[in-house]
Order: sequence, then structure tokens, then C-alpha cells
Amino acid sequence: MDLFSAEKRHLHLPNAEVIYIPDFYDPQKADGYFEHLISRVPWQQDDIKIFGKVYAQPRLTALFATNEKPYSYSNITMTPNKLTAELGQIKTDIEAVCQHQFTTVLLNYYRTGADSNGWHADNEKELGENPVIASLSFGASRTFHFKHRTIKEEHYKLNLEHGSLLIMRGEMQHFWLHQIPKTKKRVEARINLTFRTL
Ligand SMILES: O=C(O)CCC(=O)C(=O)O
Ligand SMILES: [Fe+2]
Repeated sequence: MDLFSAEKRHLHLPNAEVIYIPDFYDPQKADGYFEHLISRVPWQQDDIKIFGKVYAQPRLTALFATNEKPYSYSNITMTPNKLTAELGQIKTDIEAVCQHQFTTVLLNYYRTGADSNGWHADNEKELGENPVIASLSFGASRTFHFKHRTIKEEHYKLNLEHGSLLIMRGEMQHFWLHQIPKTKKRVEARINLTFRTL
């Protein structure tokens, strides 16, 4: 059976609701946001600590929010910038589709195929019990991997395209892990925005 339902948007998965909308923004609109974000966001590269060793995070990040609440993950605490007009417009567009209000957006900038985001769940306490996470992609396509923590046959790949929106909700962050692996293929820059509620 097809992983997607008839409308090719809802994925049928145990313990998760995943929705993929490939054409959330048309290519021209997505190009405009991509260029704007690349040049205007104050990108930073933080150090992360894994088993006591310190590494430079393999991508650049930034945080924006409608409130002052910091966001902490992997021993990093990020203080939000004030939401810009452009990010506010994107947030409004996404809220209309998700029927959910977001406060915070974490941005990831994958400069080349060597940049990545390791296996994790977005399960920080401050996100609440079953968080709605809306993930918008601009620029080069990268492969999103997700796997169930205990049902070994349940593992999938999804190509996240320019202007696409991926929505994760329900119990997903309890039962599943996700990652953006490194790739040896030549890939151009990609920006990802994950909207969250803190
Ligand atoms: O870049 C992506 O598509 C995923 C980002 C992600 O999982 C995160 O920021 O928590
Ligand atoms: Fe994530």
C-alpha cells in the first residue's frame, strides 16, 4: 500500500500523525523567502557536548519568537530574536493550515551536504505532551529519515522539497526519531524552519 493516503498528504503510521504538503509555497515565493533568510538572519554556530566531548554543531541555527522564552536542547540554550515581519507572515500562513498557534521558530541552515542533524526527537519538556511541529523547507532538497523507536520495520525517508511543509503531531515525538543525514552528493544550501509552541 502507498505510504500516503488518497490525497497524497497524510502518512499512515503507528503512533504518529505526519502530513507532507510539497507545494505549500510556490517556487517564486519560496525563492524570495530563501534569499531573504540566507542574507538577513543572524546565523550562529554553537558548540554541542556529546558524551562529554565538545563539537561545533554541523549546521548554523537561529531562534525567533513572539515571547522571550529561551529554548534548550543538546546542552544549548538559545535566546530568541524578535519575530520579523517575514517570519510573522510565514507563521500566520502555517497556523491557518495547522489550526494551531505557534510562538517560536528554530531555523537550521545546512550549508552543504556535510551539514546534518543527527537522530533525535523534539521532546523537550517545554514543548508539552504531544507537540505540533511544523517544518518548512527552502533551497536544496534533503532527505528526512524517520524511524519508530521500537517497531524496527517502521522506518521511512522523505525528500523535503523547496517550499514544502511537513507537519508532525500526535504521539510522534514519543515513539519516533528523525534526522537529516550528511550526504556525499553535491548539494546546495538548504534552510529549514521548525515552528514550535513554548
Ligand atoms: O532540517 C530539518 O528538516 C529537520 C530539523 C529538525 O529536526 C529540528 O530542527 O529539530
Ligand atoms: Fe527535529
